[in-house]
Amino acid sequence: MIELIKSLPKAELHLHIEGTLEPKLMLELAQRNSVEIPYTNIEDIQKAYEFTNLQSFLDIYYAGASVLLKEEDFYSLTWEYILKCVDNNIIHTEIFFDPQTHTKRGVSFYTALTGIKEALNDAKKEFGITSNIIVCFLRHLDQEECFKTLDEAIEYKRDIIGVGLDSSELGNPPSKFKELFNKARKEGFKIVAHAGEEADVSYIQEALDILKVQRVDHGVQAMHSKALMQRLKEEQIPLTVCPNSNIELKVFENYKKHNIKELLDFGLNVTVNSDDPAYFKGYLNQNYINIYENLKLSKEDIVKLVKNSFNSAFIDKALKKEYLYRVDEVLKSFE
Ligand code: HPA
Ligand SMILES: [Zn+2]
Repeated sequence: MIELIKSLPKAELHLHIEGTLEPKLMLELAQRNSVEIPYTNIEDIQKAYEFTNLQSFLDIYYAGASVLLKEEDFYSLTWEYILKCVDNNIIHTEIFFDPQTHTKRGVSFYTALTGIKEALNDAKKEFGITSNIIVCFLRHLDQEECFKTLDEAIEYKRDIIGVGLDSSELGNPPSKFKELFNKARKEGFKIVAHAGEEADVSYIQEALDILKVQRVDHGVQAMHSKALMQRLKEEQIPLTVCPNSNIELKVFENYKKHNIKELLDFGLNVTVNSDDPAYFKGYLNQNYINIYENLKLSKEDIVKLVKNSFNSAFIDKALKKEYLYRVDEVLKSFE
């Protein structure tokens, strides 16, 4: 089964590119760019990756991103992730990036976007990997500030498929960004938002009703409302669940307590993703393997999760069909 998990082509729909910064590249970029970081070696960095909740992770994650200054840094970051995609059989990826993490340090939206985009273009040329870029707003900031970021996203709309909402969830509900997302929708962006990672079901309801999201990022708290579960099932709203992240950030005590199998069995459109794999002990395959080993997932469960990833991607029907065909071909070869 593990061989099958590794061999199946997959789409990844919840991946923060800044969260793929491996300790080795962090040290190299810190040196190259003369940025001071509180670590001198890889072991120091790994020791710092012990989190108690989302905020304890975000503090370290934003500090790590401070080494990214130039276009080529964003290129290196993204290219390293693409090599992981090759390893993990990810043939389509939808990448979040947080412009405000960089613009507040004097690194322009254009610099970050160009480095990421160039690497994604090369990924298509070299490996045939397709991708989309989603700009995320930092929800701990004011809506007013986010409007500036949205205006930049509009300027580079050709390269950006959608907008999302991330960072500190508790105390920053989706309703805080109603007007921002109204404008983004009018501009034709696809809409997603992190909701129900740590915060209660009302955040998921607001994401659906006020921001009008097409996918919910995380969403694992939905299980606390039967009515919401029913709605998510009826409307087949995709949830981009990130098992390793949920364990590392103590959303669930351990893998055996994770609820992804319950969500799946209830009939929700669940997908598996790696969120910030350099910080959460593993890329996409490891997320699948961890839930497979701890939650008694069947082969049918794994296939459903993989097919959901393509069905929930922001790609056209023809490409979806081609990718699902590729999944079936691999399944046949395992019979
Ligand atoms: O899991 C996350 N939640 C919120 N913000 C984030 N930014 C990176 N990862 C996350
Ligand atoms: Zn996330």
